Amino acid sequence: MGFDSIEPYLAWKDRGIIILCRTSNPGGSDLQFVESASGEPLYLHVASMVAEKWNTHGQCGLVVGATFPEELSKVRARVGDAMPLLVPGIGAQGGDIEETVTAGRNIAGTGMMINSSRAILYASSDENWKEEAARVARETRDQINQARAG
Ligand SMILES: O=c1ccn([C@@H]2O[C@H](COP(=O)(O)O)[C@@H](O)[C@H]2O)c(=O)[nH]1
Repeated sequence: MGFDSIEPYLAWKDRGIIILCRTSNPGGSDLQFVESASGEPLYLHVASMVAEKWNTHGQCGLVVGATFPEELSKVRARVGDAMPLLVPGIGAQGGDIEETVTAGRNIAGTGMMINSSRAILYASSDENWKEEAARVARETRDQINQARAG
């Protein structure tokens, strides 16, 4: 929605905001691949604008879907190592954890909040649902850390 919609939140210097950049759903391409005035796709224009103009106090992060590792890699290259990326799309949406980590990590091997919801919440509909949710959550965490180490 533009800068005026995030500016009020930036007044809290100890808080952050996360802006949609390249969403994980296929239909996101309808908008985010549209060519911007600079000739590049809108999602990269958003990444540049946030990194260069809006992030003056290091309060901004971007949503970039795990289902698009190529774009994730381009966004990381564009915004540098310091900006956190919120990355939905592994688990139920089928994004590959290793590709996601390789594409989106920063130089320190960090810089991403990789989200998985349904794959954990609905790991089981039996009586053991709590244990299964915990098992899948740990398994997901371990797969992410294994990919970071690789
Ligand atoms: O690009 C986006 C932005 C937000 N979401 C949200 O993340 C979770 C993902 O849930 P899963 O069950 O792991 O698919 C969900 O709340 C989405 O609304 C996203 O998926 N993609």
